[in-house]
Formats: sequence, C-alpha cells, structure tokens
Amino acid sequence: MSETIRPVTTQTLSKMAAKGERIAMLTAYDFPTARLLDEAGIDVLLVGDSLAMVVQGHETTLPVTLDQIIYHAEMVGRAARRALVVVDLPFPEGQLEVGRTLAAGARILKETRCRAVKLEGGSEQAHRIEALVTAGIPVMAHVGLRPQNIHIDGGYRVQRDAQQLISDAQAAADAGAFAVLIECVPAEIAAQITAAIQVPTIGIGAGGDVDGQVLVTNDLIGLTNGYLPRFVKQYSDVGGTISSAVQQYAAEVKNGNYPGPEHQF
Ligand SMILES: Nc1nc(=O)c2c([nH]1)NC[C@@H]1CN(c3ccc(C(=O)N[C@@H](CCC(=O)O)C(=O)O)cc3)CN21
Ligand SMILES: CC(C)C(=O)C(=O)O
Ligand SMILES: [Mg+2]
Repeated sequence: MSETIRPVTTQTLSKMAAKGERIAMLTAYDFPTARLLDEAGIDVLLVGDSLAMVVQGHETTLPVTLDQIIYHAEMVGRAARRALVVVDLPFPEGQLEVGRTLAAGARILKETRCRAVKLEGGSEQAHRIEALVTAGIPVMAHVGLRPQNIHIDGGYRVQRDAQQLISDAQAAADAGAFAVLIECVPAEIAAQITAAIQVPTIGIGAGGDVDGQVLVTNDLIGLTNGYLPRFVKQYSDVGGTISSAVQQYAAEVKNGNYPGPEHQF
C-alpha cells in the first residue's frame, strides 16, 4: 500500500519553525533530480536563477529569462510530490513596474505546478511583495547578498549592515512574505533577524541560528565547474562518478569491449 503524501505548504513551514524543526531546502532544475530530492525528504525545492550559472554556463545569474525559468519550473513542478516548489523571479522581472512583476509571478503559478516565487530585496521590495501576495502569489523574500545586484556591488560579498538587514527582513515579513531567505550574512546577524521576525528564515552562508538551510544542489553533490563558496559542504562527487563512467565507456567503445554479446540482438 502506498502511503499518502502530505504536501508541504507555506503553513507547514511556519509550523515547523514554531516547533524548532529545521527546514531543508535545495535548488532543482530538472525532473529526475527534483524527484530524487523530493523523495529524500527535502521540504522546499527552489528553481533558482543560479540555473544561469550551474546549468547554462553563464558567469552571473542575470541572463536566464522568464521563459527559460518557466521551462525548468514545469519539470520540477511535475516531479515534486511532497516538497513546496519556489521559483526565482529572474532579472529584471522583480525590478520593473509592479504590474510586470505580478504578470511574471502569475505566469509561474499558471503555467507550472510550482506554488510560490522568490524575490530579491527587502524594504524597497515591500510594495511588490504586498502586490504579489494580494494577488494570491506567495512570496519568499531574499535579503543579504543579492546576486542580481552583482554589477552594483562589484562581486559576491558578505553583507554586514545589521540594521539594514534587520529592517529589510522586517519590511518583507510585514509586506506578507511567508519566509525570508538570508544569503551571506554573519551568523550573529542572521540569528538576530530570525529572533526579530515572525516568519521562518532560511539561510545560505548565514550560520546555524536560522529556521532552515538552502544550498545549490550542484555544489553539494560535486557537480559545479569551478569555485565553491566557503559555506558549501560537498557531500559527494557526482562529477567524478560521471567522469569515470564515461571514460570507461569511451575506452570500451574504442577497444571493442562494448557492446558485449549480452547487449546485442
Ligand atoms: N554554484 C553556485 N552556488 C551558489 O551558492 C550561488 C551561485 N552559484 N550563484 C548565485 C549565488 C552566488 N553565490 C555566492 C557566490 C560566491 C560567494 C563568495 O565567493 N563568497 C566569499 C566571501 C566573500 C567575502 O568575504 O565577502 C567566500 O569566501 O565564500 C558567495 C555567494 C551564492 N549563489
Ligand atoms: C542560492 C539560492 C538562494 C538562489 O537564489 C538560487 O539558487 O538562485
Ligand atoms: Mg537566486
């Protein structure tokens, strides 16, 4: 008998945080990976705009388009049976007039099975968060390091302005965000934000005193080309596994050991 699956909702996350149960979140960009993460018990899947870097091979998150994010969100949405799936609003859908942000969020909910969006920014995004939530589109806010601001900030830097960070998170929560993601912030400040706001906090490079953690899946499984941020813990070497498998295949094709008699008709 198959057991009934209880899907994770935004309310589930609040209850988990209230009980001190930590939330495990990871990025996903395709059906088979999303299905594995969902079945492993990951609570929240993020179709992140990091897609631009780890899948498309771009140097920043800016090039990925809304149509491309939606194409990947369709796959992840079809794979998730339990996890809540959140989709990044790609640059500049969350920076233009509110109507454009609403239209982008509505397309995500209408064209995919994903049920929430993520928007980079705090206080200055309060009006957009409020408009999205009013329209029925749940929003996860994203404060601290904002990768879509790389050309203003000049790089990916730890964010240390405690007052600004707390007021950004507070404004996002007051505007109706169901959770606040905190990226690259000293652990002490992330803990202060978590104590100050009523909604769950999810950290990346923000220490352990938050309600949950998120990482880019490719980083933790060893499938990222190049530099890994210090906050990443690499749990496996999938890149190495793929590499040795395809090297053996190439060698066996060339030496005639593949296909063997059992592989032919
Ligand atoms: N593969 C990947 N993993 C990520 O976690 C990730 C992306 N891509 N792309 C979008 C953003 C960018 N992220 C990053 C990337 C680099 C640093 C970084 O180099 N941090 C320095 C600290 C710099 C400082 O001291 O101010 C570090 O040492 O980790 C941080 C976040 C997180 N996100
Ligand atoms: C790094 C996470 C938080 C993200 O926004 C992404 O993957 O795009
Ligand atoms: Mg992102």
